[in-house]
Amino acid sequence: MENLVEVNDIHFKRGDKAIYQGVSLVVPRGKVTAVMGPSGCGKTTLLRLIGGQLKPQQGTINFAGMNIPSLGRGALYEARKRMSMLFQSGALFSDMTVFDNVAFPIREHTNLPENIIATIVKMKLEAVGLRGAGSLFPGELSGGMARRAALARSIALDPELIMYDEPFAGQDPISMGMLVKLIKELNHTLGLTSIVVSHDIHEVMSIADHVAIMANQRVVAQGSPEELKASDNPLVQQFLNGDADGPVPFHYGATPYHEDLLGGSR
Ligand SMILES: Nc1ncnc2c1ncn2[C@@H]1O[C@H](COP(=O)(O)OP(=O)(O)OP(=O)(O)O)[C@@H](O)[C@H]1O
Repeated sequence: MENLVEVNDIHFKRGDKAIYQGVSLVVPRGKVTAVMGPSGCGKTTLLRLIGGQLKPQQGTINFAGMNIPSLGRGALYEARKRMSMLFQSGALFSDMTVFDNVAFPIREHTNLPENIIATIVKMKLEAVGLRGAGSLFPGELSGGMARRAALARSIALDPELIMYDEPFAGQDPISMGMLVKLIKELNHTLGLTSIVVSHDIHEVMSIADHVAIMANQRVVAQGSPEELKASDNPLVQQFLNGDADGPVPFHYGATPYHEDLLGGSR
């Protein structure tokens, strides 16, 4: 199968508020897919739907031939072992060394002997350039190193899919450049499929093979970075060029201003 994930016509509400009204997108296998869009459009929600932490009211989410929303608990648990999610806050356990942080999921989910675990941990740390930092505690790491250590932990069990939520947020340009390169390299050397949610348009466009742009409760465009740059969709252009004015309004939906001011309600 060409796509590892296929999201088809998802409708999702929180209370009365429609977050998605027909979201569809594909995540090609072996590639880096970027998901971008204005703040609050539902990018993190998408990752949680794919991971099965949230359930849509309508639509299908196909992951490796399984429809995630219809899986029972046991099957979902098995499917989740094949995915990994790296949140911005992807906190390391502060009372454990970097080595033990990376070993943690392996010890939890397998019965492998310690010498094999040590080999796997060293390989994962080597992959993120931190093999020399195994004995350090998270408090002794820079922000960029901590994120790389969290990345090593998230690939400890060799997932097929890795989902990054804002992996570059709060990083200085050097560390950001390193993470960008690392995400791309890991995807190719480990044969992963990656989804990267990010506001850092230039960074993410530089490593993405496939890009989906969300707005107005939908995916408004998807394709290669070149295809999107050439798109004549004004929403796509507003977003890629960072224009304040365009089809995405600056104001969050509200009652008319004069009514609000004169009406006296809060
Ligand atoms: N736990 C929650 N309960 C109710 N509404 C929520 C909850 N979490 C998120 N939302 C709403 O769902 C919408 C999508 O949120 P989400 O975090 O997915 O957006 P996002 O695109 O990732 O935003 P950002 O880029 O700012 O991180 C927002 O309108 C948000 O207010």
